[in-house]
Parts: sequence; structure tokens; C-alpha cells
Amino acid sequence: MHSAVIIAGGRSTRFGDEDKATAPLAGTPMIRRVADRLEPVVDEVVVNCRDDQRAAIEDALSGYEQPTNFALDPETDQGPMAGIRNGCRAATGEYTAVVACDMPFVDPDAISYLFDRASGEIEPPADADDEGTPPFDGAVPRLGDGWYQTTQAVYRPDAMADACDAALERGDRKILAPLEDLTYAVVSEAELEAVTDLTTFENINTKAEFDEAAARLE
Ligand SMILES: Nc1nc2c(ncn2[C@@H]2O[C@H](COP(=O)(O)OP(=O)(O)OP(=O)(O)O)[C@@H](O)[C@H]2O)c(=O)[nH]1
Repeated sequence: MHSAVIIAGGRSTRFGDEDKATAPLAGTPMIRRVADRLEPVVDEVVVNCRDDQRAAIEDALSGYEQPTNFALDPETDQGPMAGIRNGCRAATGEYTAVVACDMPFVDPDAISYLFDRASGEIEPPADADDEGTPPFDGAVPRLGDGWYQTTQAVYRPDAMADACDAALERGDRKILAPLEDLTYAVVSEAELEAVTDLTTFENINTKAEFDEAAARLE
């Protein structure tokens, strides 16, 4: 069984006064779009956010079919990696997808591929740059520019939560820090391009990006 952790505990400062997680993108809250896209490939959803966001997010997800749990930040504003840790602690799947709430175009085929690369069900390509051998603790996309997409990736929830704890204990809040303690498939852009296109990684930070995305959907 697979889980999804949607991280939503940020302050959306570039977006403006509104919480981008629940901002309606062409009529549908962004977090609902993320949950709906993940629905075909996971068995449960964990939402990581602050307590003060919960009611609005519950409203955005009303009627959602999967079991949905909230992993509230006991301490807020500790950064996305702490949010991932809190969400992973609550996830019960063998693997969990971690996806940011501001990626409304996340492609279930991309997530499914990452699950299969992590478990080893899909063989690594001959030129794979993986850290370790399958089955891995995770599968992390690495785009052409070398950027690791840690907020649209797959992890073993316990291993990832432990690795986040270890990084936070050594005072390292960087989003890449937990990878030091994990084995993971490094999934290249070329690999992903066979199953999806890069809009899966599009993330919305500003109102201008939001309006541009809405215009494409309408
Ligand atoms: N739990 C938790 N999640 C966070 C935190 N900071 C960011 N996130 C989440 O991490 C993801 C990526 O972060 P950003 O795109 O920078 O979002 P943000 O921090 O809300 O936005 P800005 O304030 O504009 O940087 C989003 O899904 C956020 O909700 C945090 O301190 N705690």
C-alpha cells in the first residue's frame, strides 16, 4: 500500500495574504487538485499543515474518497523538511509520495513510476546515477539542471522521518539534508520524459503564476 503526504504548512509569503493551499485555481482549491491527481495511485492521504489551516483544508477536501489524516506541525515554521518529517511519521504505506500543495499538475503516472523505481519493480536504466541498489529508501527526480525535486518524490516514510530527525538534530534544515542517510533512486529527466512531461513539477509561488495557470485551465 502507498501513501501520499501533501505538505502545506508554509506561509505563502510570495503569494500574498491568501493561503495558496486553499486558493481556488480555476475554481478548485490547489490542495484539492493535488489530492485528486494522487488519488489513482495511493491508498491514503496525509496532509501536513498548521492547526490554523486545518478547517479550510478540510473544507477544500470535503467528499474526497481516500482516507485522509492530518499531521499538524507541533512547532510551526520549521521549514518544509520538518513538514515532510511530520507527514511521514503519520503515513502508514510501505512508500509514500511527498508532494507540495502548490503542485496542482502533479502527474499520477510520474508518482507511480517513482514508486516502482523505489521498490525496484522497474529496473534502473543502465546509466542510472542511483545512490545504492534496489529496493531503495526512496526515489527522487533530478532534473536537467541538477535540481533534486525532493517535494515531488517517494520515500519509505519511517526511513525518511528518521533521516529528517537526524538532519534537524544536527541543525541542518536544508531540504536535501535527509538524503545523506538514505539509499535512493535518482530518476533523471530523460527517464521521466518517457512517462510524463515536466509540468508535473510546476509549482505556484506567486499570484501571477497562479493567474497564468488558471488561464490555461479555463
Ligand atoms: N510544514 C511546513 N511546510 C512548509 C513550511 N515552509 C514551506 N512549507 C511547504 O513546503 C512547500 C514548498 O514551500 P514554498 O513553495 O516555499 O511555500 P511557502 O513557504 O508557503 O511559500 P513562500 O512563503 O512564498 O516561500 C509548500 O508546500 C509549503 O506549504 C514550514 O515551515 N512547515
